[in-house]
Amino acid sequence: MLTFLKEKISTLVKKFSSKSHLNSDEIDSLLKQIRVALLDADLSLELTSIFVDELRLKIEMINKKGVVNYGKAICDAMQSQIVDFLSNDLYEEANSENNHNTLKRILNIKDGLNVILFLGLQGVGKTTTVAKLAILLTQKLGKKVAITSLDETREAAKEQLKILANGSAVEFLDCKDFSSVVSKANTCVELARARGFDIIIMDTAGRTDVDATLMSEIVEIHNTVKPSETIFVCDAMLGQQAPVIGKAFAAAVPITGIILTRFDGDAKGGSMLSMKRAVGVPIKFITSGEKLDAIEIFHPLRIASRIMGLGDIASLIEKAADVVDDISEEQIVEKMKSGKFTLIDYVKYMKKVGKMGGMSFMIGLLPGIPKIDQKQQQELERKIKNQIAIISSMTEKEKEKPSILDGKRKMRIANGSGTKVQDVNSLLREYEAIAEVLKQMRNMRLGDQMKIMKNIFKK
Ligand SMILES: Nc1nc2c(ncn2[C@@H]2O[C@H](COP(=O)(O)OP(=O)(O)OP(=O)(O)O)[C@@H](O)[C@H]2O)c(=O)[nH]1
Repeated sequence: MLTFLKEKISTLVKKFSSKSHLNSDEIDSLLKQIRVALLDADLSLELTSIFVDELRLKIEMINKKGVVNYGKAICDAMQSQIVDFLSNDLYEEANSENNHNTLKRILNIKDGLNVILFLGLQGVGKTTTVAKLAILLTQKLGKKVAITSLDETREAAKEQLKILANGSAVEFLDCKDFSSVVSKANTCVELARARGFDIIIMDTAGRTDVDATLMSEIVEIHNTVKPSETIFVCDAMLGQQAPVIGKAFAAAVPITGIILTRFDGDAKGGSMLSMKRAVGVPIKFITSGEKLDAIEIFHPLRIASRIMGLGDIASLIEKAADVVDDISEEQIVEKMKSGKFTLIDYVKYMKKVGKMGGMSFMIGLLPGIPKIDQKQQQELERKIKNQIAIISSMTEKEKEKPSILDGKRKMRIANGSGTKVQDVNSLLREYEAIAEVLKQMRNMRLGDQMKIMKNIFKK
């Protein structure tokens, strides 16, 4: 989803940040081009003007203060303006703590029963997202989570939730109360409390449009269950409609957060940029696919980095930790940072790449990598398959200590994997380059890690 914005914004900022100073005509020209890019990305005229005016103030401040590295200051101003549009205080620490604490904090999880109410229009991915979030909370926080449906108009919605919960640690609560939706909501909460659940996520009926019946039902449910979190689920593909619908829901009930779905689609980014300013609450999660693990915390700084073409190493490391199931998140981050990321870890990581949404998704997280076409992606995937075959043909000792690989061993490995000695050498070169970077990244701040990765992938 970020491709459109990334292509426009990163090119523009790169062009202007190479200057040693911008005079007022050049500032006007930069801002004019940013305005066009934002409007093209489906940001409303009003929000585009606010964005550009605030950015102008930031750039004028840089000119007034005078800075040593002017280009970097312009780049930082743009990044900070994007973050300002996406973020609030909630996220200030989100880049420096682990997902466990961030999750608890952004969903305001307390002891006792936490009630999370989901709202949104029909077909935006609400029901699937209820299940995704519930599974995430059981896996990451170890909480006892129940889900339930308050959609009395569609029996299928209940069945859908039941099926989604099946096979996970999440329980579908079937609350037998047929008097009214509001009474049923209350019965569900009481049942969840009596059964000792930590969290109940309640799905409400979606409608094709914001109508009075929908709103009054939601207001009544909200007043009855008094949720600790009221989440508005919105489809990123709705473009300029997204903030309009969000505002309508926020006028009826106090929304506390937004989940943006279909982040994997080709929406241009305007919906994402608008939500915080239009609805008054931040995006807390994004979903990027139909699979139940396709949900992640929305990190404004990381997203801004991706738009600026700086990549998102932190998300990449977290993804790697998520998919390498026999190594914990802490262990893999430690291995990467200490440079002890061996060929064994590398192959485990590569074998799971498919789970991460494929190579193109991974590459989107990496800094300085231009978008690749389908042919290049297939070529890359073929290369990774070869690399996995090569590593699988090594002995455990060779995987632990690749420096012992002499010509004879390399020939044996090439024959065993159906590749050539050049392929073995090329894998070792790449592995050594990555291991070196990871060693250098030790104790570095995220921004510096990104710079290093950027240089490596430029080579
Ligand atoms: N590509 C993609 N598809 C998604 C995503 N989230 C949900 N979907 C799909 O969107 C379709 C609709 O999802 P639902 O969860 O049924 O939507 P809903 O808002 O609950 O719809 P109603 O129950 O009709 O109100 C399903 O096919 C989902 O698998 C996403 O992030 N990306």
